[in-house]
Amino acid sequence: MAAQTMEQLVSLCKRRGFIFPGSAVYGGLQGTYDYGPLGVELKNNLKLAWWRANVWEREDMEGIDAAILMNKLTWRYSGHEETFVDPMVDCKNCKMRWRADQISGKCPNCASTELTEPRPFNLMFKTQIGPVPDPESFSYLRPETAQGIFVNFKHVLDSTSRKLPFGIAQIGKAFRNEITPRNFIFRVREFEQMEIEFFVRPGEDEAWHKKWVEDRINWWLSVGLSRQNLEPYHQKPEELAHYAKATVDLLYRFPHGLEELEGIANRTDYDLGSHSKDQGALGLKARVSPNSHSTDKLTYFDPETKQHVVPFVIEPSAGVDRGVLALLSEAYAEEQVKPAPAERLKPVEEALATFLKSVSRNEKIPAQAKEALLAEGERIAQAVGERLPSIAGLLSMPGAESIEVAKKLRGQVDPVVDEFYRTVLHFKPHLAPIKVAVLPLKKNNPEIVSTAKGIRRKLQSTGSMRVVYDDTGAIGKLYRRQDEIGTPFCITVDFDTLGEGQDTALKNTVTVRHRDSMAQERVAISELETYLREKMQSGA
Ligand SMILES: Nc1ncnc2c1ncn2[C@@H]1O[C@H](COP(=O)(O)OP(=O)(O)OP(=O)(O)O)[C@@H](O)[C@H]1O
Repeated sequence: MAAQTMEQLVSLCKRRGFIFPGSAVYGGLQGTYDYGPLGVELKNNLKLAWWRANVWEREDMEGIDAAILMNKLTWRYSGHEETFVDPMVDCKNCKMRWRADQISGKCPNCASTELTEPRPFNLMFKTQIGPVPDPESFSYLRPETAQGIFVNFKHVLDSTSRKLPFGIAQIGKAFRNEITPRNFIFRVREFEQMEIEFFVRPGEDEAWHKKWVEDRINWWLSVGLSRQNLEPYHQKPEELAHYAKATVDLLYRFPHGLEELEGIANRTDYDLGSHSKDQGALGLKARVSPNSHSTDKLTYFDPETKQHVVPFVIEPSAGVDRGVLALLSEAYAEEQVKPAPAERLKPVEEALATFLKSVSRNEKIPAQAKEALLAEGERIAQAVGERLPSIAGLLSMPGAESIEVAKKLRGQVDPVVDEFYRTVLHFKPHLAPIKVAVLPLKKNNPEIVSTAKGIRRKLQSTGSMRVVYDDTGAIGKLYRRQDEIGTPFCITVDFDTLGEGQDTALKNTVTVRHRDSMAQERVAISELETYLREKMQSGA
């Protein structure tokens, strides 16, 4: 099961500390989000998995980390100053601005069809460089990481003696002044990319492009996305960017629809050619603007043919934030631990109906928020038995806090959820923000507590996983909480561990509980590290 609605994810992310709206205490800043304690771990794990697979485990790749600020000439010759634009329209009625290619002739805010003609809007953020307000002293925040790789092509080649084919990988921030940021972290103004520029001999580009599409699909599967939610889309000739010979978009079935997660383009010799001097002598296949500023030829000397060539580029370019959203969505499940009897569900159904009635009558909730609340409420009401845990998300949506009966609904829901349901994130263990939670059965027993803390310290000292200690609730509640944040293993220290239980043979053993199956096993403390490492490697 995956997330059905974005609200489920937004609510969980805020509630448990994955992702928060940016600058919230000042009313927010549209198109920005902050990663919280668990979000930063998840994001780092995703980036590390990508770096491992694409840099460490390959023999044909190097990594770099280039500056975000670049000489503004980079953006002239890359083509971004001229062509990195989206078509923008204004609604003449409510004055909202939209991307013309994302709406169907009608303002999504007020439904007016009175729109201006589309006009180009450049998505780059301009910024002043240096203390003197001279009109020429500006540059842009990079809208992609790729250009930092192209301008370093010669540096990497000369410092590593690489032979074609080889690639350069980079992970870093990118900024786009999106006209309509939306869908949580799917379209934002500040985000991260994981990009590879893979340099090949002209003529070998098509085979490498095909190979990269397969590799990238396989990698997304290896981090847990399912094949039925991932669709390669071959761009039609009229859809291709001006520099691209072919592009395959990997689309993912996000809660809001099937949309781009990664693009894999065959960019020909456009990029290296564009940033080179003496372009006329290079035999370029791509059409580039004349470059009168570059100080170097970005070519490769082929030792076999004894000729200088401009390599073709295959570019797999993925969004980190869209990756995080896909992982969350794929991993999310609301599960019934045991069936809730009808007499326990009935009061919840009634409280939900009262809540929705109260929402629809409330005039203070803005129209859009009200519509979203009612839609989500109706979805839950259609099958309360299955969707009960979603009510927590419903109650944290904008507008819900102003409804008085919300408290009553929460009071009805919480005990039923605690007893019969769980929300769980089925992350692959290597992506889970926390790998192991060590829990004391009794937090007021000093020996149990010190044993549990000792186990945490020992496991943490291996340096290979994040391990936490948690004693802030009863054991059942602690298991649910760890399920909800995707912790694959919980370790419980109890009286048997101390040798004070009925079976003294269990001394120095602990209970290991598995998130997905909820199965429990008894494992010797001395074997925990090996046991967990093996389970983690096998993805269990
Ligand atoms: N505004 C954004 N917010 C989050 N991620 C983004 C954004 N723009 C691009 N990305 C990510 O960077 C990747 C490569 O960028 P690219 O320029 O190919 O995107 P794009 O085709 O402009 O995306 P879209 O058509 O959705 O605007 C995308 O596949 C996406 O994962």
